[in-house]
Amino acid sequence: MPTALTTPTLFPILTRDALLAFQFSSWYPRFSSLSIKSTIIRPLSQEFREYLDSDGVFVPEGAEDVSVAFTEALVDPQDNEEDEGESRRQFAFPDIDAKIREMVSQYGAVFPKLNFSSPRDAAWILPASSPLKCTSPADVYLLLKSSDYVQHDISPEYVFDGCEDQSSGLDGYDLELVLRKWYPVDRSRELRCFVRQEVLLGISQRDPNYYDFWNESETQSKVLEAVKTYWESNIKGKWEKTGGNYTFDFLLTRDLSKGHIIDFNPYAPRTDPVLFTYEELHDRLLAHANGPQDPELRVVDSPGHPAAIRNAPAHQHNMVPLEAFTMSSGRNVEEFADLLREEIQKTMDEN
Ligand SMILES: Nc1ncnc2c1ncn2[C@@H]1O[C@H](COP(=O)(O)OP(=O)(O)OP(=O)(O)O)[C@@H](O)[C@H]1O
Repeated sequence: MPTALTTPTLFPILTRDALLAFQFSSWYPRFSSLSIKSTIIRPLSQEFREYLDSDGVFVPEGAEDVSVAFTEALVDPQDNEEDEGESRRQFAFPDIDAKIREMVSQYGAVFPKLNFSSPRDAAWILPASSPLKCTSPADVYLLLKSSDYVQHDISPEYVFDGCEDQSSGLDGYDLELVLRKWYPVDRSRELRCFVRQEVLLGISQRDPNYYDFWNESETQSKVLEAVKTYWESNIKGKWEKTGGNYTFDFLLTRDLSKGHIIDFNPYAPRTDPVLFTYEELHDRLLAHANGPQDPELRVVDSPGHPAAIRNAPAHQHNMVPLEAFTMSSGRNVEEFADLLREEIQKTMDEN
């Protein structure tokens, strides 16, 4: 008997299995030739999880060879012991240190992330010219420890948030550390693309800043065509586990004719719809039912676009590190971050 056609809901149902399909280790083997070279360390031990979960920003023993950019921001373990009046639990991960060193020597530098998230909220720790570029185990550990986003990947409340069945805690979930080859990514060429029921609905500029080139109609048609063609030949039909519901992040080549996959994320509220709202994407899906439509490309179309304005403080934030490091001497990361926030606030007040 044919099933009755029902109007799709705003979001597809997210099962635990569907969510796990977006872990790096689940999708990368299938798409590795289309994405950035990466190595996965998995499963990480319970001790590593406890290290990430522990208070304070510090590196495990044996991983102290910190790159210059971090030196000033490091917590002195002695200071902290005195402050807290008790000794901190010691951790050591020699095998992980060795793997990080091996990948740094193979790739030149690494970009770290866990199953789903990168520590991009901690990018301010490193010079803005090379965000999240790690050249030592200590760089990797300090970024992971300084990031709230990474904490989401170890939190039982967050990992399966929004899934149909949240009763089984973190069962069936193994923590992983991903080391990707670091590239000087040009953020202006990054896109986030939204696919629902295997229909490419929308393509959004990912960086919220205004760029002239995005507002040329020739560029827009070229990019629309390039993304559609790429998606149809390389991605479409390969997400059956999620019912064809997903988003993909795409980095265009310099000539805007092709690109590389950066990441996949669930088509779910936890994934930032960037310049769309999920309601707008849903309307496009409903319209598609009346006849195929081309995806819509959205870009920041003026310097006064709300996305560009919203981004301004964060952007200023990203520009401070080098001067800020000179004033960080003798402070731990939290004190340093507080100081930095005060400086940013002052700059914003002055402007
Ligand atoms: N290998 C890399 N080298 C340098 N920069 C990178 C690399 N991979 C990603 N980036 C930059 O970091 C940003 C975040 O990367 P990614 O999407 O993997 O992290 P995420 O935490 O999953 O982000 P989101 O939650 O928005 O999906 C990218 O938009 C890109 O600018």
